[in-house]
Amino acid sequence: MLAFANAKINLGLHVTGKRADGYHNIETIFYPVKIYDVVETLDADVLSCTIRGTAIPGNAGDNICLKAYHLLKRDFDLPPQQLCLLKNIPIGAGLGGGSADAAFLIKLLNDKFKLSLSQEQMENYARQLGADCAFFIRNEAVYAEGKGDEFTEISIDLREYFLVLVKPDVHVSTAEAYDGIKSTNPITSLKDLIHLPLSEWKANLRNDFETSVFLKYPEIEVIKNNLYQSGAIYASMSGSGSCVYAIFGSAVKLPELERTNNVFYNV
Ligand SMILES: C[C@](O)(CO)[C@H](O)COP(=O)(O)OP(=O)(O)OC[C@H]1O[C@@H](n2ccc(N)nc2=O)[C@H](O)[C@@H]1O
Ligand SMILES: Nc1ncnc2c1ncn2[C@@H]1O[C@H](COP(=O)(O)OP(=O)(O)OP(=O)(O)O)[C@@H](O)[C@H]1O
Repeated sequence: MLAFANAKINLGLHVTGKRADGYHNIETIFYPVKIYDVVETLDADVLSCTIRGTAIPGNAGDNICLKAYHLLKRDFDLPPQQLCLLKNIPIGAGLGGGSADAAFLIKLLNDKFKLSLSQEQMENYARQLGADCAFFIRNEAVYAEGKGDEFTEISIDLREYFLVLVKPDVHVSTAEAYDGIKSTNPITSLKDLIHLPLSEWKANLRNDFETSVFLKYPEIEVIKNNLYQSGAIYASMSGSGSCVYAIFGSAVKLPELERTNNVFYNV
């Protein structure tokens, strides 16, 4: 059984305070985008995890897919599986790729072994693997608060626009990015700001990670500025970076950005 695990972008991101558990409270809008990893689970004699495609830094035994399998195995009598991952979503990019793999594997195991888990139960498992992970269970645009894993449905549809992702050759660690941040107290909640016309997002939506991440990696800000010069209606870093996305009114080609970055069109 296999699944196509998609990435996400953050439409606005406010870091609103530090929590007693060391995490931060945030508010953001998660929006799914069309760039995919492939996650497969096959019957096997022993548990393993095979990774192809983009190399994942660190130890293969630490892959979040194995963590997701072990989490369910604690509560269910799962037989050994060969977990196969074709990695395509850029890593250290703020696109939630690892979280997506884990969430989609939870959904696959639930279907394959008829575990009868509800969406809420699967979200509760996913929450234990990472703040971004639970979003990918429902995988529809949501307003998120708390650690980024408490959701309110939101109606937002960007399908009439042309979305572009630009991934520079920079890996931003999420933990480091949170370390470098100053919490803010937004006057207006993103829940309201997101309903402004798209033409007003540039002046009103912000990602609180941009200030500190742009200071450390000025090339990311250069990309954002270049996207606006190329006609983007709205452009922003996603999550803790390093990826920058842009929303255009119609199809574009960005050869200058392609020279030094990975550019994904119509995501
Ligand atoms: C930046 C975002 O991508 C925005 O969607 C997410 O908040 C990050 O979520 P994630 O990658 O799933 O994060 P986790 O794997 O849970 O946590 C990695 C590290 O980021 C920090 N972290 C993460 C989420 C959060 N709300 N506050 C935090 O302070 C913590 O130091 C944590 O040890
Ligand atoms: N299946 C996986 N895919 C990607 N990274 C993984 C995976 N399993 C474990 N990791 C570890 O997680 C780290 C970053 O994961 P990921 O790509 O989700 O982060 P990101 O792009 O910063 O996204 P976000 O911070 O929005 O979750 C990697 O450096 C890697 O060591």
